[in-house]
Amino acid sequence: MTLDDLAAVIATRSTAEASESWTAKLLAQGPAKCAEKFGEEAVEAVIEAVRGDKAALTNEAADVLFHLLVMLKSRDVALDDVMAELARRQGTSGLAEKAARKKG
Ligand SMILES: N=c1c2ncn([C@@H]3O[C@H](COP(=O)(O)OP(=O)(O)OP(=O)(O)O)[C@@H](O)[C@H]3O)c2ncn1[C@@H]1O[C@H](COP(=O)(O)O)[C@@H](O)[C@H]1O
Repeated sequence: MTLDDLAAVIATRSTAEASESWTAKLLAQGPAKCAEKFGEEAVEAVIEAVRGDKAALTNEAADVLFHLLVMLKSRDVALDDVMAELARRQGTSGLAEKAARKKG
């Protein structure tokens, strides 16, 4: 399963009945609800990262990635565009980028 596969599943499920699909139910509640859910899952992942429970963190990280993609879908942001932004950054050290931002 790749993120592209998951984004495709989310796109397909977005038009399902809300009573039959978590994806559709969440999207029907709007971008703010999708963002709230993503935030909750992110916090759960943070907690497991701090605790150091690898299995629990793996589980929560899966929730984070799924809910990130649902949140992007709720605002019609394509995963391809996010990946293109990451590609644009490739080869530039995060530290060098941060230093350049602070100068400007
Ligand atoms: N990957 C996921 C996925 N990850 C998490 N979730 C759901 O996200 C919800 C999280 O909600 P909650 O935080 O309330 O659940 P919870 O964390 O168990 O609850 P608490 O203990 O925190 O209260 C649960 O209902 C999970 O089932 C997901 N729902 C769907 N998918 C994918 O999307 C596909 C389509 O699913 P539907 O849209 O439901 O058909 C599935 O086949 C999967 O591939």
